[in-house]
Amino acid sequence: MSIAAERAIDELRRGRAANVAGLAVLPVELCGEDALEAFEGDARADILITDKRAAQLALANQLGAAGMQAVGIARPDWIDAAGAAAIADPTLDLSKPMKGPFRTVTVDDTARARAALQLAKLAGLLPALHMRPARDDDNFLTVGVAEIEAHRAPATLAEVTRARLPLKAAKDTQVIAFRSPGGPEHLVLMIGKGAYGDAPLTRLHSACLTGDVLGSLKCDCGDQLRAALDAIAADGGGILLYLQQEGRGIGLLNKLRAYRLQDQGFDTVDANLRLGFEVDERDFGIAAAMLRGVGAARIRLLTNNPHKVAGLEAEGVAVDDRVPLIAGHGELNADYLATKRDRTGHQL
Ligand SMILES: Nc1nc2c(ncn2[C@@H]2O[C@H](COP(=O)(O)OP(=O)(O)OP(=O)(O)O)[C@@H](O)[C@H]2O)c(=O)[nH]1
Ligand SMILES: [Zn+2]
Repeated sequence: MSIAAERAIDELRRGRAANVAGLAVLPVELCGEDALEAFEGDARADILITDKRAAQLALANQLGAAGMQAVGIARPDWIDAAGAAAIADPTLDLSKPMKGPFRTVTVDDTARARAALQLAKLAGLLPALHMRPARDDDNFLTVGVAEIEAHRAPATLAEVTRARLPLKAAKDTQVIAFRSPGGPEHLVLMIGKGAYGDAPLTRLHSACLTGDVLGSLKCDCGDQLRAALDAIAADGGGILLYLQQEGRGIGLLNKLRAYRLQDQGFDTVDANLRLGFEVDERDFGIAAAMLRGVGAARIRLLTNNPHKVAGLEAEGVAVDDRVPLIAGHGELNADYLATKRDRTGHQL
C-alpha cells in the first residue's frame, strides 16, 4: 500500500498538480488556462502522453526507440490549455481539428514518466499530463516511482468480509469482498457447497455498468454474466470473480469516451488506442491473488479470451481447461464481437 500514491491520485482527480520523483505534473483534461499559467510560472511546460496517443498524432516517426511508452511533446504558442485538452482527448478531434505538426522532446527519465502516466490512469483520467521539472518553491504532494508501482499491487489485497448471498441462479452462494487500501473493491462469489473438486468452473467477470446493470446492447457482458452464473450452478458450483476493472481497466468515463469514438466509426480496439490506452489495461494479478485467497490454485476457466488464460497462468494459476462462454450475441453488438474475434483473438 502506498499512502503517497493514494493521495497523489486524489490530487490529480481534483485537477491539482503532483510531484512524481522530481517531475511536476498536472492532468491536461482538468486544467484550464489559469491553472496552466500558475503551474508554468516563467517557463513553458511540455506535455507528456503515451506512445499510443503519440502514434495517433502522427508522431510515430519521431518516437525513436521502440517501446518508449512515455512521449514528451513541446507545447507551441498556438496551443493553449484547451488546445492541450484536444491533444489529450480524441473525442474533441472533430470539434477542434489538430493542426500539428508537433515536436517531441526528450523524456530523460522514462521510468518516472511512465509512473506519472500510470498515476493518471489510476485516477481514471486520460493519460496526458502537463510536465516540467519540480521547483524548490513548489508545494505539491510528492510521490516516488516505486510507490506508484507498488500501489494496488495484488499483494495489498485483503479479505474484508464474507456473507451469504442467495442468487436467482444459485441460492447457495457466498460473497467474499476484497479490497486494497484506497483501491477498488472486488468480489468473489463462491457458488454451491464448495465441494466442486480440484478445478472449479470459474469466471472472471470485468465490471461493465452499461452492460451488467443498464442492459446495453453494445456488448455481451450482462448476458455473459448471467450465463456464467447459470453454467457454474449447473456444474454443481464454482467461482465467479466480479472485478472492478470497468472498460477493460480504463474506467467507466474513459469507456464512454471510447463509445463516443465508436459512434464516429472506430472499433473498440482503435478507440482505446486513440485515447492513449493499451487495448487491455487489466491486471490479471488481482484475479490470481483472489483465487489464491479462496484456495483455488487450479481452475477451469469460462472464457473465449485466450489472453485471460495466459494472463492467469503467468500469475501462477493453473488453468486446466478453457470452457467457451457464448451468450448475448445480437444485431447491435455484431461488430463489437467481430472485432473481438478478428483483432483480440477471442474464440468466437
Ligand atoms: N475499453 C472498452 N471496454 C469495453 C468495451 N466494451 C466492453 N468493454 C469492457 O470489457 C470488459 C469485458 O471484457 P471483454 O473483452 O468483453 O471480454 P473478456 O471478458 O475479455 O472475454 P470473455 O471472457 O471471452 O468474455 C468489461 O470491463 C467491459 O466494460 C469497449 O468498447 N471499450
Ligand atoms: Zn459490456
